[in-house]
Amino acid sequence: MTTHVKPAHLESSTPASTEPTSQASKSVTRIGRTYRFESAHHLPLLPEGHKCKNVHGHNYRVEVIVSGALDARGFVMDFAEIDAEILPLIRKVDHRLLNDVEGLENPTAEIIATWFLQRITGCQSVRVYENDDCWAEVKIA
Ligand SMILES: Nc1nc2c(c(=O)[nH]1)N=C([C@H](O)[C@H](O)COP(=O)(O)OP(=O)(O)OP(=O)(O)O)CN2
Repeated sequence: MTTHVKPAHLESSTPASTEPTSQASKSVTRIGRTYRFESAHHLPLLPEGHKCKNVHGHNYRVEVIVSGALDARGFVMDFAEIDAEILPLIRKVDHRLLNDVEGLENPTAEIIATWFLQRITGCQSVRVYENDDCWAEVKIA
């Protein structure tokens, strides 16, 4: 006669719990929103002959992430509140020569991401896409 012995890791005296785990209480909630703008720029610190030293344009995409505890509404932040902070910034850069905007005299994707991060309350990270393939991200350490 064959005796089947359950492997120790499958032995359990209590049924699987459907209660939240303690890991859930340690979790962080992040929300994000994406914005777009179109601008021209040139990168003055690049050497002569580099194509990006010349004025050219990009259809930029900005992804903003905010994190925090949930409030009484179950929100980290209302998406409309994020809009209220970011849309004025988007208006400052949309259809502009970015080099003319204060703080963006050398408007690399990295510096544009930092420019947004420094101006948004509670913002954890910003990712700026120059196109579908190239992006820079800056995060609060
Ligand atoms: N680390 C970074 N590298 C580069 C940046 C930057 O911001 N951070 N920026 C540029 C230029 O803006 C350049 O225009 C980007 O060039 P490219 O990636 O080639 O994008 P294009 O839109 O010009 O794409 P094409 O396929 O060449 O038309 C360079 N490097």
